[in-house]
Amino acid sequence: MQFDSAPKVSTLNQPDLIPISPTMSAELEKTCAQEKIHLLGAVQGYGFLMVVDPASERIVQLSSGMARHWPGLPAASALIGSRVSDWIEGIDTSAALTTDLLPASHPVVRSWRPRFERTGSEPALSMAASGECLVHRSGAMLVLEWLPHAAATDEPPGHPFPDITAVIARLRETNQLDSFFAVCAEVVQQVSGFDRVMMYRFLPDGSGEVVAENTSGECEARFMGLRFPVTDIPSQARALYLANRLRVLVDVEAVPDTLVPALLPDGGPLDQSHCLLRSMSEVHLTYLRNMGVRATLTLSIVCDGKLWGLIACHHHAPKGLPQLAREGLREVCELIAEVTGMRILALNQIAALQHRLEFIDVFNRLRLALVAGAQIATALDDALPELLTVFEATGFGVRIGNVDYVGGPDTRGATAKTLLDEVATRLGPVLNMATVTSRDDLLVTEKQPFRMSLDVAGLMLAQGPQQDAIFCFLTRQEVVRQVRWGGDPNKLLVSLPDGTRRLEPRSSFAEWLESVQGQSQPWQQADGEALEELLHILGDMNHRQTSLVLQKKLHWRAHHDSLTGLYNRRAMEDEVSRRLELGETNAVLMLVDLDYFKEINDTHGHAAGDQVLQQLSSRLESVIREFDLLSRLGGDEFLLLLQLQEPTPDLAMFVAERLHQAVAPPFEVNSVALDLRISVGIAIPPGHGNTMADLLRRADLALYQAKSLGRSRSVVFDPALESGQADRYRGETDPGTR
Ligand SMILES: Nc1nc2c(ncn2[C@@H]2O[C@H](COP(=O)(O)OP(=O)(O)OP(=O)(O)O)[C@@H](O)[C@H]2O)c(=O)[nH]1
Repeated sequence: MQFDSAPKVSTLNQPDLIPISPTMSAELEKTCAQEKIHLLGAVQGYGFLMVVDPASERIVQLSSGMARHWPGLPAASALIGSRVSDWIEGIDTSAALTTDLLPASHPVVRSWRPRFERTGSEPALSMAASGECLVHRSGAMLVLEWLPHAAATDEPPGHPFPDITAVIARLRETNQLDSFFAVCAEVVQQVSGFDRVMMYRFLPDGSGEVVAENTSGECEARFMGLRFPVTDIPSQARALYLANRLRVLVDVEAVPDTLVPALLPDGGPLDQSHCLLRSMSEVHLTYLRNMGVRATLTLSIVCDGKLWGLIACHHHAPKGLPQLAREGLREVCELIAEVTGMRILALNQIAALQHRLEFIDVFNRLRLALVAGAQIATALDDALPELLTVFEATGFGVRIGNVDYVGGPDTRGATAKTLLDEVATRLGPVLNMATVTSRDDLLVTEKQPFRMSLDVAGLMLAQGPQQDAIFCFLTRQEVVRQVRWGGDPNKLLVSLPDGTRRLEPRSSFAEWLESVQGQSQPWQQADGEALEELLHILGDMNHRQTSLVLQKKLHWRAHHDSLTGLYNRRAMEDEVSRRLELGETNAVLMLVDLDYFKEINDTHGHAAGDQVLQQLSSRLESVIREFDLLSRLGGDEFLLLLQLQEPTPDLAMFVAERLHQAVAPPFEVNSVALDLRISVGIAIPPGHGNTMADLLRRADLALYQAKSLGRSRSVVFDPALESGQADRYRGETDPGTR
């Protein structure tokens, strides 16, 4: 196939190449990224374009090569300002130029064609006679582009239209990302007929990696697995690729046409983001030339609204979209890119889900252990191997409440406190939400980042929200990697004839090995989310465990006497009442009181008195059995509930005697031997009462009787005691007379 009129071929000066320093490079690359590639005003000459102001219906701009396609056309100045319908057929209906009907995102096909009769030219000889007119909106303007059906291509006409169902079926047939990429490249190569088709994925740092390559004929695959630096596709190009998902460069060597006049009536340049005829920047053309490429077709792969990568098709000879346009293949290519994007998203989600399930599994086991009451440090020790595996980490640590825990090979050689104090210096400001930060280049940026292992190159840190001083971290060791670049990515500076300098794309794309040191495997977003979740689990469990301990403490305090650790009055009353209500009356209640205890206090001091009470409680405890109850009601008064099969007074007295015997040996307090005795009042249910209150009152009367009879004895309640003597007892003011 030939152009209607042969385009000019550019000649490249042999510039002086000067190696540049990294700082210079960064500066120039920034400049490069600022080049407004959608405003260059350059149009690929295999077609032509016309810009129309829909308000006035007048032509405001043309591509300079229009006359090549439309013989006999007067000078551009003759057309500028004239009505578009005077020159273009099919556009004379009033609705034709309504911009609202056009999508802003891509061009649509119209059947508009030049009025050849106006110039007397021969339509049959012109590509425009049978070309396709594509229309889109650019700001307030309409852009009309005419693309030839067959141009600048070495392929025979009638490229077979692919069976789209079969194409989609092939894309569906694999569930592994790598093999899916291979199928994509193969399918697009067959559909497009380009020599070489590459799937190119953007990495987080903006560089790209060829993840699949498919070639035809003698063309040899040579880019698979190679990396391309971020500057090969600068940020503004990536933004454009996201907006316009299909680009075609028919011939790298064709000198582009310009726009006439250069600017629109409002003084601004034409935004060519969606122009199919948009030509590329000179730097990009040189890049392609250096790669040995003559024509390109590039499709954007968008996942989740973000530019994931590209399908880049290269051809050794001029090759264009027009053929594709006529056959509907343009839509097919776009559809493939769309399906590819969705499939990658789905496969990524499946992979992420599988990884997530691994995290959930490990976390659940940890949570179960903690819920079952394991200490945080113990549970973490058990879970550590699994945690390190699932996070692909070599060190882990957490500070939570008063727990400091570290584990894993990286943390050997320093105490948990030292390491956590060190990590804590890297905590960020306290926010309302948990935050996660990560680094994978510590050995590049810091000489010796940690006192832990010297190989630690990666750190991920999750810290709790608000004032909770809790955080946890993961570490990864350095992994020295070989990166295979497609050519030396260090750019060269070119001195231009006008004295300015610019970055010159590299001339060789042969594999160039770089050894990357001082870095760990990069952290993924999923790692951060999981670490945050782990911190939350540990924080939550720690909170629960501490409040459980506190609760238990409070409960114990409410039911026990703090001096002796025995049940207190309230707990004893509740328990005795409960047992009586259950009908458990095979028991006796004994009220025990030390004789002349006041003297001990007075003579030896209150602290000594306390020790006596503690020793007494132990001695009483030694007599009772496990199902009996012992409590301290207060002062030197103890209450016992003893379970007896047949609670007769004799049996009760027999048991009480054992209490006396237990108290008989001297008490030793501060190396002083003290002889002490007790008095015991006994009440036996149900005869002496069915309630705690009745029984206690009657045991109290019996105790009073024991005291009255000279102390150091036991008395079982007798109804005769209940006749005003109780009142006398209550009225006593001198305890010594009890
Ligand atoms: N060390 C100590 N003394 C206490 C405590 N609670 C009460 N007391 C004292 O225990 C003594 C109890 O005395 P009483 O039982 O009334 O009289 P007593 O001297 O034992 O005389 P009798 O019981 O009639 O033999 C009082 O002096 C109280 O101040 C305590 O927790 N520790």
